[in-house]
Amino acid sequence: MNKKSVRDVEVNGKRVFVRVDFNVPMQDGQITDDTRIRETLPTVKYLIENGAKVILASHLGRPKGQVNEDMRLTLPAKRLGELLGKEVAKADEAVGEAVKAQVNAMNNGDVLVLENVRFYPGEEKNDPELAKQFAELADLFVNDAFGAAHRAHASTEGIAHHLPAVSGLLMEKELSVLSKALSNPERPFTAIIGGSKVKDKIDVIDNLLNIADNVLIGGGLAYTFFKAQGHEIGKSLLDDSKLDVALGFIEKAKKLGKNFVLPVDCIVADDFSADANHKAVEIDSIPADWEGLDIGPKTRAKYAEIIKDSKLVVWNGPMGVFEIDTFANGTKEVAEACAATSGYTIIGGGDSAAAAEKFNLASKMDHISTGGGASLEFMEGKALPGVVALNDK
Ligand SMILES: Nc1ncnc2c1ncn2[C@@H]1O[C@H](COP(=O)(O)OP(=O)(O)OP(=O)(O)O)[C@@H](O)[C@H]1O
Ligand SMILES: O=C(O)[C@H](O)COP(=O)(O)O
Repeated sequence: MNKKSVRDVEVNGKRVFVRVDFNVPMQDGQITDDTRIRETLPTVKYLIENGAKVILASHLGRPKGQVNEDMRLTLPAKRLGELLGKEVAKADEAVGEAVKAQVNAMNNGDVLVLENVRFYPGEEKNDPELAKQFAELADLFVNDAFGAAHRAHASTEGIAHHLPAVSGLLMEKELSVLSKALSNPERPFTAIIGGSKVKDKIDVIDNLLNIADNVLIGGGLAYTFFKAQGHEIGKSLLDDSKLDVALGFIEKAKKLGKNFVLPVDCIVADDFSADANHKAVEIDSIPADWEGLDIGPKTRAKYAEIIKDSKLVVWNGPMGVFEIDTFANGTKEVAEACAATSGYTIIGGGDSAAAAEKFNLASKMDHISTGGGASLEFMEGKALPGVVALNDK
């Protein structure tokens, strides 16, 4: 990488603003997967050991510029303290006089976690004023938030224009693994795309069709394709604005001779709950008042076969609502196939990583990326603003 890293600069005695991605999945007030926090430990420990004052900033969820009590960084900060075995202070805000006072009171090696940067409307607008306020807290900016590197926000991009700006160790590792795998991919190269954020993901399929041999679709995304093909999808997830795009991908795959694979069956339920009535149906038989919440058994077997024959597998987004056991089998079987293949496996996305953990298969994957959207945009060949803004070597 041609960007400076935290190892290239002096950190001793410096106030270091470290942007991390502590956007961890939570359920019932508990962190369900702390991978993203654990993965920042090398950078945080490096800074502590080298005498920096470590100021951590992150977003959590999408609070839309307002304070949201469920999206405070209190729990991630607490978890970080447990993992470090050290006291970690938590600020109630991310900028302002109270935070400045807290920073001024820090000793070398101390760690302070700021409040959710997305509680401020200026964060996502990349407001230079907010970026300046962040910068005033520190002498150096370290970006270790690979998961948010595709966002040009005040704490990921704007701040880099006001301070010396370098990458953290996680950022460095992610960029190195992904570029090595994708610059000259081993083939067959299979991309598996699932999850629920249709808008965020449907577009990246376009480029995956250019670079991968097989593109397998699952999760909530699939139903927009079924609808575009004229099928009844009942109450399943749908992005109405992407129907033409979806049809376009099917055409494009044909033209390029790529294997673009949609589920052939799915698990439908009469309610979004663990005790809902549910059954496996072919995709042309989804009842009008039911919803599709997982890929079906025929699809699972088909996907597992393709994955096992692949030399490189990149997977982003669960195949179904894996948080509920009844709808977890599709994600589980895809995870098992990824674990069993001799090909190189890269998992991207907070929820896909959480799924690999849940099924105790994380250690069998070659690389679990902390970036969902970020790893997808990287695969699209897009420049990541949070990386571009860092100082060159
Ligand atoms: N058929 C479906 N209907 C509704 N929700 C679904 C369906 N399939 C999967 N999901 C949900 O999708 C969510 C994950 O989607 P998401 O797009 O956020 O993936 P991700 O891997 O976390 O990627 P990222 O890191 O980009 O957020 C899970 O909470 C899962 O329950
Ligand atoms: O979960 C992610 O992919 C990152 O934390 C970025 O979150 P965002 O999609 O809300 O910007």
